[in-house]
Amino acid sequence: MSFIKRNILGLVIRSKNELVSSKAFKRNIGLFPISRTYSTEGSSTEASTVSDAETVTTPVNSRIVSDMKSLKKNNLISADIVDSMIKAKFEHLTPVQQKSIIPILESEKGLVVRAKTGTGKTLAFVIPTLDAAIKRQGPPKTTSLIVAPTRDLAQQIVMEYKKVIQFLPRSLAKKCDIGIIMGGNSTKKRPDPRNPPAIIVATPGRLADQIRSPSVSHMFSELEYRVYDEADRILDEGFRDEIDSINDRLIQARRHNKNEKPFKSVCYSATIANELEDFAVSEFGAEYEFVDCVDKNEPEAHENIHQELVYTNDAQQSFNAAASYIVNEMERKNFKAIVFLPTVTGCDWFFKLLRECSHSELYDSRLTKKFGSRTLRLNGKMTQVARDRSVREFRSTSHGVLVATDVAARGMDFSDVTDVIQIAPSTDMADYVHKIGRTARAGRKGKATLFLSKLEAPYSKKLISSKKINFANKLNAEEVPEFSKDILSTVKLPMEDVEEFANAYLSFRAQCSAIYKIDKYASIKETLALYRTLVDDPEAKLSASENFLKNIFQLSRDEAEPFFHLPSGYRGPQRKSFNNQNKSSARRGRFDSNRGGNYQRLSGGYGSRDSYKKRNNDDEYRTRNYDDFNQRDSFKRRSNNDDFRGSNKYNSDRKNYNKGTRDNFGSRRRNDHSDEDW
Ligand SMILES: Nc1ncnc2c1ncn2[C@@H]1O[C@H](COP(=O)(O)OP(=O)(O)OP(=O)(O)O)[C@@H](O)[C@H]1O
Repeated sequence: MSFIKRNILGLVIRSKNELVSSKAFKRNIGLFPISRTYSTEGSSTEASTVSDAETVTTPVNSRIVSDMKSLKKNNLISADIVDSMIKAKFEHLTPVQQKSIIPILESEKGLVVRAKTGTGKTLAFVIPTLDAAIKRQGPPKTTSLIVAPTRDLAQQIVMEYKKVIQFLPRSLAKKCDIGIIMGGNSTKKRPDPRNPPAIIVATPGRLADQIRSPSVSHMFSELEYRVYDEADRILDEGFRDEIDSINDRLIQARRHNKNEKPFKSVCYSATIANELEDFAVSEFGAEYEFVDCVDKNEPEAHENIHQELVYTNDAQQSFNAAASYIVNEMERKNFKAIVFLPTVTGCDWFFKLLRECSHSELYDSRLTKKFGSRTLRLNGKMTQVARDRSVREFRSTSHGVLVATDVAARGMDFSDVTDVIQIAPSTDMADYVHKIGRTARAGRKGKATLFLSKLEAPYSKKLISSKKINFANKLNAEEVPEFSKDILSTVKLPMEDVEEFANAYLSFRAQCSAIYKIDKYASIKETLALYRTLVDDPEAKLSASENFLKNIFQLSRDEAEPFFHLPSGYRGPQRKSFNNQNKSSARRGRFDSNRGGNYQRLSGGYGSRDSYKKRNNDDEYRTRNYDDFNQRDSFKRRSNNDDFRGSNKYNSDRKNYNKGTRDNFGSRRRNDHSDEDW
């Protein structure tokens, strides 16, 4: 990956030695193996401790701390913090904590840290930022700003801080006040600029909004740490404008206070994308440090996850097989699973389907019936209160299913999740790694199952080639009895749920077709077959707006007729023949001249980019929401609601859509994007 090559001036620590054998793991008490090779007292010759000596230009041993107590011994971190960590049962440091805490404390440059999911990246920044809060002299000021992509993750980070703060002496705990800036939070809960909290955890959209106020930006005039958690998500195109405006305000605030000391910037993620590299170079300069806890030859996905791929004949069989699998697994007492679905309405529909299953006479075991009440959902369209309730309940159960959209893909830490189930591709391949990372956390093992229709096979091929994903098993749904219950035909949901889901799913498939070069007509056919089963009508047709048919699928009247109820007077795009491949340049021309129209398309044909952005200002996490491609009215209705705005990942969709569509048209073939982006 170019990222690694371009950072040879920075600190590159590879992880071979950190991946302690299972024998060594057993020797260590506690959740995580402690690397004995790295020691602050050890020799300073790094060659034996680093797998790729060529890339190391900075001695590393002196910058690795072996355990919690040695943090205290060397007076690196306040003894009170270390004692509190131990009382909070964080008795040992995980490898990413061992490797990144000293660089964070000492580095003058920016720092990028990559470590696998569930390996303790949060505490790696909690420790030094708490230390800064405690050591600060003078009137209260915000010393650390943590930015996370979702509200749920922001709240979880606050909880992780509190786990440690609760054991601090009261006088010090007072200095570690934590504020939160995010959508869905009442005004009362916002930090008071007259008495700024030492640490602020924020989501980008709401922070960008609030920091425009001089009183809010003034809180950051003595900032010491700016941390981006899930940095590659935060720095992708979807959040870029917000992040740029936050950066400007932070820098202005410091200047205003004539504060010459720059704040430190730390970026954490389990996956690294090009945007992160560009950002790091532009913000920190070419010599920023890269603490890499993933060997360059190994996949970013955690090795404790047993990954399976299930191929189905079509979308209908994917949903059926997944539901059937879940219903069977419900019999297992400790089964705790997260099921990821594309689109908010998809999440709602599948959630209701599973709940109905547990009431159905087909499944009469006591465990299965009980499971109905433990089937939860999490998506960006729910109210904050409902979201919090789902997170709380899923956290406390040892047996249950959480049906979620991408909003739960990153950072969320639920203990003892045994299974992650994904139906259909993710539009961003890095999300696959994060989603499966909701299991096998903190040294545990877990299983991830991906259900794909054969048509979606290009996605799994990309995962294997670009993300080095290693599926332990590739199964054919038809050959596995566990996947064979015909749930979609048995359990029926109200028409409106099905309609909404089918519309959104169609939009999602359109996007996947563009990104992974999946045949879009076959894709429509699959969606139609699914829809017909759900509504129990072999003649049923899908509904779509003219804009959708014409601009997204580019269907002529004849092509659209078998699948859709056509809008009256629909004539299709103006071209001679859709199938004439030689006309690609003509199509490209039309696409280019029509570029502004993409924004309209993706927002459901509703308004220009600017007005869309304005409406979308409150975004805390624009989860991919394909639900509104062709529903102007419902968009209007829901855009008045904070939670809906908070659920749209509009810019990223736009980017993916544009990239994919350009690719379909044969132009701009991924020149400026590595495979990682796909
Ligand atoms: N030193 C430690 N000792 C014991 N448990 C720890 C330690 N550090 C972290 N943990 C626990 O490990 C779990 C995973 O940590 P965390 O959520 O920080 O992972 P992460 O690397 O940020 O994962 P992701 O990439 O998914 O965001 C949490 O429950 C956390 O409390």
